[in-house]
Amino acid sequence: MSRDGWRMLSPVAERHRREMYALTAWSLLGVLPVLLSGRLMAFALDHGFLADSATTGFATLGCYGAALVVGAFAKRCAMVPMATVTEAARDHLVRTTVAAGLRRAVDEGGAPGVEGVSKITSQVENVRQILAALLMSATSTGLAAAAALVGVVSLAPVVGLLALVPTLAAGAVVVRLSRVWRVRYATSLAAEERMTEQIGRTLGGLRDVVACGALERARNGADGVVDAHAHAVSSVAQVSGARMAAVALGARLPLVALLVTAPWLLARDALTPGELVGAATYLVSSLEPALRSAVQSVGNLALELGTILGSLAAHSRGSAADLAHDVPQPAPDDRCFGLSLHAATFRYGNGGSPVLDQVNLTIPEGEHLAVVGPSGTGKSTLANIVCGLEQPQTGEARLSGVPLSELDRTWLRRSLALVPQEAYVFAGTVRENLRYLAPEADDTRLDRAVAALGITELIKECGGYDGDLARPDLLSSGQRQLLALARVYLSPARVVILDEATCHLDPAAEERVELAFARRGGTLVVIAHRMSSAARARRVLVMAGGAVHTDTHRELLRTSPVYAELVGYWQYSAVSR
Ligand SMILES: Nc1ncnc2c1ncn2[C@@H]1O[C@H](COP(=O)(O)OP(=O)(O)OP(=O)(O)O)[C@@H](O)[C@H]1O
Repeated sequence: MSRDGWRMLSPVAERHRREMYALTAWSLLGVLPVLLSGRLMAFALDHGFLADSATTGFATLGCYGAALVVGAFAKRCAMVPMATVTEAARDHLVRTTVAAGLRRAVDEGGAPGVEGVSKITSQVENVRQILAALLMSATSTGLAAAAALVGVVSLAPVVGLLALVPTLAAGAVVVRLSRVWRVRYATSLAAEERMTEQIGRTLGGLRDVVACGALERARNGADGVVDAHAHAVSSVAQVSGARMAAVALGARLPLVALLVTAPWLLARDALTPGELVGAATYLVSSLEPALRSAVQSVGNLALELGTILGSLAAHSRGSAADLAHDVPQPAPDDRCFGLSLHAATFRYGNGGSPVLDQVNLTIPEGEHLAVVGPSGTGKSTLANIVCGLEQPQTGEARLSGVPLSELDRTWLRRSLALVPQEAYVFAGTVRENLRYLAPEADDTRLDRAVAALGITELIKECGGYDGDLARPDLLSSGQRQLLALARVYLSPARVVILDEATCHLDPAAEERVELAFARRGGTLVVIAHRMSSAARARRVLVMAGGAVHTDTHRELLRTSPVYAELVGYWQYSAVSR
């Protein structure tokens, strides 16, 4: 069993030591018939039936019958501690893994993930059943094999030697092959997961795949993972076959050796006929089945148990507490979602002049900031840097005081949304498109978002929430922008950056959208397409020549020639239109 698996179960074994001892004791008594079988058989023959004393023979067989009854009783008694241990293991695993899942849900601020929890509890249920079967068969087969070997050695040491050598050799080969098997089995599981994931993803996006004419590419991708899985499974089968061959040889060779040497041993009185039959009884009826069972059922059960426990251990390890340890998260009292740049310098390529030059900037939570500047001054670059899509060469961007590069990517993507100019609407229903970032949103929430953004008519035109957007390219650029904006409006993002995301909307629709986002709560940064966006914002950031200057619209008109010029040009062009 893997170290992770053992770590999951060891607290149970320690807490239930008494039951473990009781289980071992009853199991030892349970193999009493195996230990006695060959000896009693030898005695019944040598001193009973072959010595003209049928009474002694039958009496000895009677003793064997009594040993069978005792063994059966002991096996029944072993069930009680075994059940106690497995039930305790089940409770312990459920408590550990479900608590980890709930803790993670609480820390990540999401739902407890009922599906995940039920999947885990069903895995735990599997562990309970496998553990019960494993405890029973491991004790019975392991002890039975040992009892058979002890019996044969004590009955006829020379036969014991004949049995021991091939058995130990086969055991060593099986152990070696089992290691290879475990590695290949883990590889095949990983290949299976990759295959399921890839094919699931392809099927999920089938309409997009067809729409983009990417069927051939998708098929090639699927073929690759299926082939890899088939190869992995067949390599597991090869090792399984080799292992079974080793077991068969290890189990049969002692008997072959006994039969080959029997005439010679009998002739030299090294073995009596009764001892020959007794030794054969040990080898045929106990050792061989025990070895087969040890490899086939115990080996497979242990492997299965180890795999499931490894997955449960990974789940528990991935709890929020551990994540918080590995990936810096903002301290709870610092979760203000404030953005900041600290002496950030960024340039494209090596020799170019910097787009941002030693920029310091603070965008507190709840800010409504418009970013303006002449074309090509770096507004989109700034947006990419505060989102973590680009990293400054010197200095850094932070969210809630933590450098973006150190934050958990999933958490960052959920908390911060960048809406680009080119809106993406995928083939699917309107509801699927709107709920993409908020799968839990019900129709009431959708209604509220649609009303806030003023897109009720658009949704009706698309056939309502169930309307099928089979050809998103037939929507206008503005309609696509509105749907993409509604999707982000519904998302859990606390910081929204609109990078000219309303450039295809008319001024009235743009105003409605910006005001809706400003009222939505959280931080709003608008890379302004029109200067009217700046006039609406609480603060305006002017970019020019790699530097930034932030103030209110009114103050900037007075103090910033660049801003005054931009506004003047905009007013002039608006009048002349
Ligand atoms: N991927 C890139 N590789 C090289 N240079 C780039 C890249 N992206 C942008 N630039 C350059 O960086 C500068 C800033 O570009 P950016 O797109 O950030 O400006 P902008 O202010 O958003 O422009 P606009 O208002 O026209 O959208 C420009 O000179 C641009 O040519």
